[in-house]
Amino acid sequence: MTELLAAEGLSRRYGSLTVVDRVDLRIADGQRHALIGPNGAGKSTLLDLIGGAQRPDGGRIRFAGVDVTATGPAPRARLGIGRIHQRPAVWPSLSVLDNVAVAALPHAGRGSWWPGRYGRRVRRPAAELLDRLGLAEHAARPAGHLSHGQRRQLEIAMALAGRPRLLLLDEPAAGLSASDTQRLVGLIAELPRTVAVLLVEHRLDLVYSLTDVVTVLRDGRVLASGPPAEIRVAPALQQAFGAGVS
Ligand SMILES: Nc1ncnc2c1ncn2[C@@H]1O[C@H](COP(=O)(O)OP(=O)(O)OP(=O)(O)O)[C@@H](O)[C@H]1O
Repeated sequence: MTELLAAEGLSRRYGSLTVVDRVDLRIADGQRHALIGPNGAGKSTLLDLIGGAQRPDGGRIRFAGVDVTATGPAPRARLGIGRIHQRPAVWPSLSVLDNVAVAALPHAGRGSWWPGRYGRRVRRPAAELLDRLGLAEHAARPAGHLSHGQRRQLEIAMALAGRPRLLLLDEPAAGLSASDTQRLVGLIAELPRTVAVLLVEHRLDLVYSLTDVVTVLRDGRVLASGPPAEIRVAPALQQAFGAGVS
């Protein structure tokens, strides 16, 4: 598989505390990759470094053949890095459809920059995405009226509207009911392989069922990386989480 993301020697410090410590991470095109580790292991910080919300103190990041180490989130989004946050970030007063349409605007071309004026170019794919994510019946509602689970789905629709090649998912199942979690798992499983996924998730059952590669972090360091079947029996797992975890 072609390499999509290559992070080499990434480090991030807060004062004297090193929270990401010389991490190497490679993600191939279309790969489903999970980052697991105990609280404070540095998972969210690593996602921030890859998405561009934070800059590393050391190391470099190449995405789709471009060195993005010194760029911010917007250029990285244009190159194809999309992000889902721990708390769903939507525009509460805009309709559900408009939220997705606005997210699609950068790809809509000239003359379609304002929601009131956008045409089929933006509306149709936005409506198709809502349909795919099971939100079509809510298209006209203000996004602020959606449940937490529906906002999560909407945020994924918005991220997909940006045509990502890599989707960063930070604890997407947090706070979801069992049925919303099941729907989310189905959504992630059905994402086309044109989209790679980097998933931070505490629920190891979800991680094992959704991903091809699992990387274990503790104290900002990579303890192990490999297919789920290997990782679930690796000593590194117990080292990271303590005895009894599998
Ligand atoms: N802005 C900050 N200033 C100082 N320390 C921070 C800051 N953000 C995070 N940290 C510290 O960095 C470490 C790693 O945090 P991070 O949120 O990346 O871990 P995590 O693995 O995502 O944890 P969790 O599973 O609890 O979300 C923690 O010790 C945290 O307290």
